[in-house]
Amino acid sequence: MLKVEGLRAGYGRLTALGGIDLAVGKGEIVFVVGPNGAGKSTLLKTISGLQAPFGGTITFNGKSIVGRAPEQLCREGLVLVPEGRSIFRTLSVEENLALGGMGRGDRAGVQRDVEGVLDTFPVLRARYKGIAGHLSGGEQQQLAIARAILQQPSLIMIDEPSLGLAPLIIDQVYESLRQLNKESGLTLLIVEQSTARILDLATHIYILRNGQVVLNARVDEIGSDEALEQAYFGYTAA
Ligand SMILES: Nc1ncnc2c1ncn2[C@@H]1O[C@H](COP(=O)(O)OP(=O)(O)OP(=O)(O)O)[C@@H](O)[C@H]1O
Repeated sequence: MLKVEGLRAGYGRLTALGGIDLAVGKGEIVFVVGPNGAGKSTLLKTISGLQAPFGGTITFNGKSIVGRAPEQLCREGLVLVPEGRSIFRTLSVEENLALGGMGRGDRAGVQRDVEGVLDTFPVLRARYKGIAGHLSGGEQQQLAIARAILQQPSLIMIDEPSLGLAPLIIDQVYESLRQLNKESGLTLLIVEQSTARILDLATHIYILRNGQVVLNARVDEIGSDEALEQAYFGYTAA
């Protein structure tokens, strides 16, 4: 579905991605994990058209998408939930969700999908008329994902969904993502700093370090949290 080959990107003279190969198949849940500054956000920003690459190719459903505007990619089903959640804090949950469905002609379809995301994220139903800025961090993260779902993505990219959340809340967010994948066949590309809790959800994991892929493996090839941690920190067991 999504294929990235030899992707190089950065800022001025700084190379943040030094030639990345990555593939996401339909229905997969792919995680890209790596420490601060590894290039994870740059990767998502470049794929989603927010930033021009230095070189390499990006294809989505077989077509090159380099140079496409983010809103165009969004219409084609490739949607980014950026780091920091980017919800409209002064608007209500209802209004934030309505903005997610804006641009779609089918009002009945939007209403049906709003009901769908409220089923997936019950906490948003409880806070539907409330101001988004008053939600907790976990609730805001769920709202950001719900709003993205209303844009009818076939592939959704999420930058650090667990950032700043308590472990129990991370479990809830991950469970919702699992449900969306299972029930709607939504394909997911998720970026995280930590490897904690991802083995249960992921189908494929990439580890990024200093702008390079240092591990590219299916979850069944990795096996355990310990093996994943060893690969992440770059050492092998004695
Ligand atoms: N706007 C920018 N201008 C200049 N350099 C940047 C900019 N954004 C990121 N960088 C640099 O690019 C490199 C990769 O950053 P990036 O944000 O992609 O990493 P990351 O893995 O997402 O880290 P984090 O988890 O901190 O977001 C780092 O060296 C960072 O300092």
